[in-house]
Amino acid sequence: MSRPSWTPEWKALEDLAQQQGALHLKDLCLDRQRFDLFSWRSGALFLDLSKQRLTQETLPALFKLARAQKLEQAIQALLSGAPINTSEQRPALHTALRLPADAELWVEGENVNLAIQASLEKMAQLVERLHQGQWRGVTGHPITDVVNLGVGGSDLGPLMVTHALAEWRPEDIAPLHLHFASTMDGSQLAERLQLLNPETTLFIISSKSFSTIDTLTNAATAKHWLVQHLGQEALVLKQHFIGVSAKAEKMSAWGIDPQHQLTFWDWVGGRYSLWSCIGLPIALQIGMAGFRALLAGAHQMDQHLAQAPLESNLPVLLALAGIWNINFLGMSAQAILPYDGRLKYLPAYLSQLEMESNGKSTTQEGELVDYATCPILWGELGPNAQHAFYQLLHQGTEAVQCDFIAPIRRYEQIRDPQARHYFQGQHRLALANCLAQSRLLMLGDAAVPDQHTQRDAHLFYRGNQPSSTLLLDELTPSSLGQLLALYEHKVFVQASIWGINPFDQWGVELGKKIALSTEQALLGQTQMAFDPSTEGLLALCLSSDPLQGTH
Ligand SMILES: O=P(O)(O)OC[C@H]1O[C@H](O)[C@H](O)[C@@H](O)[C@@H]1O
Repeated sequence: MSRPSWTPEWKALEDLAQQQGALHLKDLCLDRQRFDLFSWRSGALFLDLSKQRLTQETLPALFKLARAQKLEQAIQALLSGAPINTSEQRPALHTALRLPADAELWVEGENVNLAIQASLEKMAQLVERLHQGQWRGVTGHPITDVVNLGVGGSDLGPLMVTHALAEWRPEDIAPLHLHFASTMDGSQLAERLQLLNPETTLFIISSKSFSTIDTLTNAATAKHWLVQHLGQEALVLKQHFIGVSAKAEKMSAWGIDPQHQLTFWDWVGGRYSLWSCIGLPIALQIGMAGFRALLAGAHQMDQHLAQAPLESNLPVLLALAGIWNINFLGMSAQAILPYDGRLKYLPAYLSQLEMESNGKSTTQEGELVDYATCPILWGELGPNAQHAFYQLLHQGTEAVQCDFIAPIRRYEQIRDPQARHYFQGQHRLALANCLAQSRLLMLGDAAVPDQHTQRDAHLFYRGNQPSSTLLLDELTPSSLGQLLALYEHKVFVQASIWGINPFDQWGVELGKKIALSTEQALLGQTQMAFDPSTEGLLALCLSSDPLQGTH
């Protein structure tokens, strides 16, 4: 495939950007048709791109680029299980994880859905035992607390969804509290262990590779804590650990009972794995029925991706708006701004999904790109960010594209009418702020005509910051599944247009290797020469290391 930047379609978009670059959003939105022209619905999601700097010429030109880059064929290859992760010679089959139970997907002579459904079944059995209070620790007490030890994709997805859907916890299950510890320095684990009772605590060691040092170090500390309090190492291993990984032999070598191992496959990328048994904490939080509803929501979006024409295909539209901003309007930053506290961890999750997938600078053919790829993506709950970094969005020097995300309806399940009244009032306030902020970013101080009487420069809001608004009818397992699959596919569409592989992450590997030799130096076990900066810092750490000499 030719580089996108060498195609006539790219050149046409550059010309368009030259002609339209000076257009301000406040002028574009004089067109009363704009909202109808630039908004679409799929299932429970409503996407509004009318605050993007798009015109009726821009979108068709972007669709031409997408077709020139063979986007429709790429989507087909993704969904059919073709080996599109070329640097690791395998498919990226996260979409298979959410197929209906009776669907078939044949990859290399095997219906992969059989193994997927069997894995879900084993997961359901473990969930059932814990929900019924039948899983007991070595002293015979039922498990009440489950700690997920994992990092990256083995932490961020389950953490985010578990938090987002906490209200969907079934009422008729034994009390079960979920906790997450990821950081290698042990700070989260240390804080948790102080509050937990070893007799009633179970750990999930969640690691696709089962070789990630962060997770294995936390697991070793957790095992030591349990054995110190409970003795009986063999029983502790059996009764207090579940392993979730693509490497069964490594789980067995660590000591996890095969009955308590959940396995998945190399063709599930870490950051795409919450749909697999890596999602065990989610199923523990919302039950298997809730977990299956999440999968079904994602599948609905997969079908939309496969079937909707590019012109009304939500992931494609979201991706193309981003391509326009990044490659033709020169924006290199993107903010994720949910207006719902339940989506607190969504920005961190999307940071991994987008930046680890598309933070690449070589094409699938091994050539250096001569165009920008993934922007720097960060975010925070919108209402809190208004009191923190929105100043830069409004009056800083950076052009930033923003995604505003909110449910339309909330708190309907609160039975007490007075409490419902207060909470729904709070949600209304959040929605009002969401709509007001995107409007102000679009229009600048033209949003408030009186402001024009103020001529002081420091009061000037330039506006023209583009944003997408994503409204969910309400936040449910199904709508969250749709939202997350939307972003997964947006990332895939952008990667397809840029000609890069979104499913590997070689840039992370060297950092892991180099950390090992640095740790050897901190242990005083290497004569290896470092650069002067690192040597200076190592010497400082070594001179005050309380563990020195005890290793
Ligand atoms: O699940 P694991 O094998 O432990 O991997 C955990 C994480 O670490 C790696 O370094 C990758 O960058 C992530 O994509 C991955 O999700």
